[in-house]
Amino acid sequence: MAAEPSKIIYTLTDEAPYLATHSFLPIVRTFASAAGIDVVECDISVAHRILGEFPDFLTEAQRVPNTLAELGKKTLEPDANIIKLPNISASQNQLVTAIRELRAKGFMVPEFPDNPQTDEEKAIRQRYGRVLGSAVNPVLREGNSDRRAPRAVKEFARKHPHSMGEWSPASRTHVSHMFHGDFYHGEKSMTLDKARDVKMELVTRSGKSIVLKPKVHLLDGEIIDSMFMSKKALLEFYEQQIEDAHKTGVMFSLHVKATMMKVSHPIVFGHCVKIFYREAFEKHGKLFDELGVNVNNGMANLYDKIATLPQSKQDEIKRDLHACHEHRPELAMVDSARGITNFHSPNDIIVDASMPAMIRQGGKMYGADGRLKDVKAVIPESTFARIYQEMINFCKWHGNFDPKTMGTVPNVGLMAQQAEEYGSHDKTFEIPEDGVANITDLATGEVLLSQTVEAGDIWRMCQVKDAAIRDWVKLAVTRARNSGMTAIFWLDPYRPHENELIKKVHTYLKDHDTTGLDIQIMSQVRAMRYTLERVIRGLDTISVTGNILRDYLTDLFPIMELGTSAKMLSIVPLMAGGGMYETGAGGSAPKHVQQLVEENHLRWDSLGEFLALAVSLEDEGIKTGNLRAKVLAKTLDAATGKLLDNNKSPSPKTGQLDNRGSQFYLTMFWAQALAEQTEDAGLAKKFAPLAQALAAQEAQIIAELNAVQGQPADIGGYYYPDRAKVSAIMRPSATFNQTLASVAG
Ligand SMILES: NC(=O)C1=CN([C@@H]2O[C@H](COP(=O)(O)OP(=O)(O)OC[C@H]3O[C@@H](n4cnc5c(N)ncnc54)[C@H](OP(=O)(O)O)[C@@H]3O)[C@@H](O)[C@H]2O)C=CC1
Ligand SMILES: O=C(O)CCC(=O)C(=O)O
Ligand SMILES: [Mg+2]
Repeated sequence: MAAEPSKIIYTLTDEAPYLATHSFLPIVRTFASAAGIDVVECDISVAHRILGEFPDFLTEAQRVPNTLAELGKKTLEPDANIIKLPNISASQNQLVTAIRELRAKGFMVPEFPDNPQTDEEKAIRQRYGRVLGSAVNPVLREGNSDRRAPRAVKEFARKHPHSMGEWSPASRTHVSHMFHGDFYHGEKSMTLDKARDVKMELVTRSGKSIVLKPKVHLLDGEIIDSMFMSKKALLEFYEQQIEDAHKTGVMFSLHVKATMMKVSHPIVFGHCVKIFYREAFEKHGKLFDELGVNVNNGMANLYDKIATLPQSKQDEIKRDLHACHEHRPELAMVDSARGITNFHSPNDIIVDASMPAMIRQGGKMYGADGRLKDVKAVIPESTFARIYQEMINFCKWHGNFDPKTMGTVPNVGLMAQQAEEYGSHDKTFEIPEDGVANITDLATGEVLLSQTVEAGDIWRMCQVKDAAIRDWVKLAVTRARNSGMTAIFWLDPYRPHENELIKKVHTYLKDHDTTGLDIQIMSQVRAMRYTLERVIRGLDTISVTGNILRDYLTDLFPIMELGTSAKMLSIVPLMAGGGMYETGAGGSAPKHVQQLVEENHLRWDSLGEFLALAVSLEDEGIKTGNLRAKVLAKTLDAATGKLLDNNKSPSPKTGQLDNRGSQFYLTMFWAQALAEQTEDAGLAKKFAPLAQALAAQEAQIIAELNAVQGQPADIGGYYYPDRAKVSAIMRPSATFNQTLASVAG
């Protein structure tokens, strides 16, 4: 019998995972209720967050609570058990489109003020800032990150290897990054000797003080950094790289993380676009300013803004833009069929996913003619770009990785409490005037860190809390112990921030029994090389990294090993004692929605959800003594293993098994595993009829699920789809629905 009533919070997010949830939640509830577990929805989609931010613009009936803030509070409670699906970190373009959709549906939230002038517009802009970019994950990630490929998933990839593009030693593909003037080269860092309140202040050349951030509260033992990217150096760098690519005839691509680094990277992106189209911007700059064109949001913004001009003017601008291509290199495309380039919108080229996809394809990206070509991958910040070059060097020499034999690289990532760069948005500024940028103690006036900066430079302060570091070291030791794997801390002693971290790692490792463990510290490039030497020999190595490399490596290695990061187990042991279970390490796969809408086929793989749910149930069982939850967890794992063994994952091709069919098989295998287990006779009895019925109806259900494919599907919106329509689309088999419902009673 279920011991206590328990609750699992299941997030509703965006795009493909949102769609998949409509079919999966009824299944989850059917099983969880047998263990007395309530599965509670929590909507944190972009649309819902916009509505939650602007109750004052909505009618009483339209208002929704600020669910993200509530969920954030929940992560600080020891009984939190949250299943977190990937959500859109909206670029400005996406946010504006979502607002348009909501307004068209009668939710009169304010228009996005592009260029706020009045106090009212500035206040609205600031409120929208809370929805923009990576606004969910930093709020919920109150713990460090444990991401790994479960054994069954790794075994499956070994047995059924995904395709890998060929690497040639003659490949011209390479990474270009800055060698001076970027965040890496001017970084300063310190560990706080006591708790302090500080301000971020620019003292201009003329002696004027501009307070950019009036107060940041810092804790004792916290590490803070001050770093800046020089605009001059960045522009020179772009000019050289564009010229180099043109001269040497290699395709040009830019990779940033403008969604997560939502203040700095749109600026870094925009400068590249302006340099690339320099002559057109020189000629039409004044007009662009008048129109409010802001290519920090990509060329999509420019095309949107000029659409209001007379046709002849639009044609002239387009001609001038095209003329630039004559002396510029070919641009990598994100969608060559639709003519969408790398510069279209910064959310199309999110570095953690875009670089591995390129490396997996033998170091190639698509050109305008739809053909795969070698590429210059421009990643301005050198801090982490170098790891990709190291992997590229390795592939050129050793050839592509072999998923059949390669070792695995799980990650333990320092992520808690908005650690490092990913928590720096509210402390990142585009410098208005030349001067000195200081982090100053408010009580004593002592300048803790100081940088000489120029107008246009991007200056930021990063923080990482001592308790988060301590917890991260503990997690690393635990994972090394439980897995028996070598663990490498990827820390660069030449980088001031990481030098401070290294000291703490040495200190906190002493808190643990590390006898018999192989734990080492290496700079990133060496760590990459060392790990890859092991990978090709089939050896496994845990990467223990800061927040950015956590993000990069948990797409990079899974995409090589498994073909996708969607199949990762992604656990966030919350520091307050609860658990958050992320589903896979990838995003919300916008291309998948496009295919569903055009052809009613959803190729999204819910394996990440299956894996997360199993650990969530297990955790519930352990923490509350709910034995049935444990049985559900064990049988779900068995069902997931069987799903892989029987090759019942979704196919990318319309007409074949898709997400819905894969979820059907999971349900059948789970019910069968429950019927067969002997630990809990009540559960076996309850699920035996479901197991039998689904097996008997298999052919009919699959036929019903496949019959709908091939035609367009109307889900009634993109950011705010119609839930009834989505449910109908995602649950098209009446037979399956009825049989499932028969157990619920
Ligand atoms: N945890 C989070 O909340 C995260 C959110 N994001 C957000 O997700 C959005 C998209 O990001 P993007 O960089 O395009 O990366 P994605 O990981 O969403 O997509 C890249 C590709 O990975 C494959 N993929 C990802 N998940 C699955 C899955 N479950 N099943 C099958 N294939 C999958 C798809 O390849 P194919 O099309 O070839 O099948 C997809 O096109 C952005 O808005 C981003 O901000 C990104 C990362 C994490
Ligand atoms: O929050 C985001 O924008 C992306 C998160 C992400 O890519 C990750 O955690 O792997
Ligand atoms: Mg990522």
